[in-house]
Amino acid sequence: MKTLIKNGHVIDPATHKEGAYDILIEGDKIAKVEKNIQEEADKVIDANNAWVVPGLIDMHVHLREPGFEHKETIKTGSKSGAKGGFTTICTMPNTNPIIDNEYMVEYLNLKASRDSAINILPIGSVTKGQKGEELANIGNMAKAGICGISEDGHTVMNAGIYKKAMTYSKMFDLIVFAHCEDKDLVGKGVMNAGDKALSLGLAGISNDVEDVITSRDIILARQTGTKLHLCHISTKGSLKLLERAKEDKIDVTGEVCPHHFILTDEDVDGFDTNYKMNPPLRSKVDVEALKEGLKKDIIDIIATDHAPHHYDEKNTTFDEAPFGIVGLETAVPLTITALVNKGIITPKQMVEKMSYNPAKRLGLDKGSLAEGKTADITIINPNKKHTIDVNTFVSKGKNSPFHNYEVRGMVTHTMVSGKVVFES
Ligand SMILES: NC(=O)N[C@@H](CC(=O)O)C(=O)O
Ligand SMILES: [Zn+2]
Repeated sequence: MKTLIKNGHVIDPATHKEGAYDILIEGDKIAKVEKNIQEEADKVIDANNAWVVPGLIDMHVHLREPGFEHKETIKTGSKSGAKGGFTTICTMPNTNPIIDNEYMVEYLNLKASRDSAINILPIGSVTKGQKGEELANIGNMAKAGICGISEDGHTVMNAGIYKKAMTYSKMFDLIVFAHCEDKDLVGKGVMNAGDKALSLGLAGISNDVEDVITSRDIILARQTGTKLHLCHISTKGSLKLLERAKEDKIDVTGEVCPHHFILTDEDVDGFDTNYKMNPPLRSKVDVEALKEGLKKDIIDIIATDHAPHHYDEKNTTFDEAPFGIVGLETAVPLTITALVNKGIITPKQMVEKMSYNPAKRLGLDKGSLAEGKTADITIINPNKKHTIDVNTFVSKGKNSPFHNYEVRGMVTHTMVSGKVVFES
């Protein structure tokens, strides 16, 4: 099987190619990247006016299977990923049961091989049942193929246990995905602490809730030498800590989610629980700092923290609703609209943060359009104007604050191992 992608604008940070190239795919591999390829192919894709980029990689996704299939399954979540342009996603272990042993990892891998057209890399939990008390079977999970460990949704408050987990993670060359939230400081907070929370009569989550644990985790990463990845950074303080850690040559990377670089706590509508997520939407000062961090490449990665919840669960008071919003199908248009089109990052930086850097961080032979590489490719029409409509999502989750948002940029094709898995 030969597929030819014609007339596209290739953006490939790995090979420093940026410009008009055709790509020939033979079987599951990229065979040629050249100007004006004149070769017969079984399928020709016209990528005129579109970006052709290495398949996008999302390092932070919740798929909810097993245990919460009414929110999302591997099937619906992976379809949502494909529609959003993602060819690889890392999935968080806060399912039921929790992914805390090798048998659960094997179950996920088997289910993914049956139900998913995109690559799924499971993340194991740090402690058994994410209870923060006893270490999970990290070594056995590593052998079963996890890409890292995370207590996402919680923080392991016992620094002794966490340090031990980091030591193991270093031994097995895993990444520690850190959800930084001090359990004692957060109290009953449901949105950013500030004037808006006061006016809505809602309990606040202050920046120190995040910054205290970010700083602890960086100190422990320096001690243990583990690869630390800071999930969903939302504060200026965490950004500064990340910058300083990089200057100190500590092995740390950081991700930011689109909602955290677009919305502020001023946007929170107290009657709309789609504005409730963890970490919360922060102040304008924080959002400006995050944008600056993205521009200066202090922040390496854009991830979605796709966290689907059922309508009935979200359809309650702001206090009672679960934290989380979906993101797989909106990440590309939101990033183009809010960052690229505003001149904050270049298209190349976008590809770095959504493909090349995640691949590098995960140690994957992906994130590149070099000849001979596996043909994981995303095609994006950056100019396509549209209005986000949650009813068009293939994800089971419709919980997004971006419903009715005017955006530009649409994924037209997603290809995994040479096979088109999504086409608009
Ligand atoms: N991000 C969220 O708001 N929710 C996540 C868990 C988490 O990361 O806190 C979820 O699993 O729903
Ligand atoms: Zn989290």
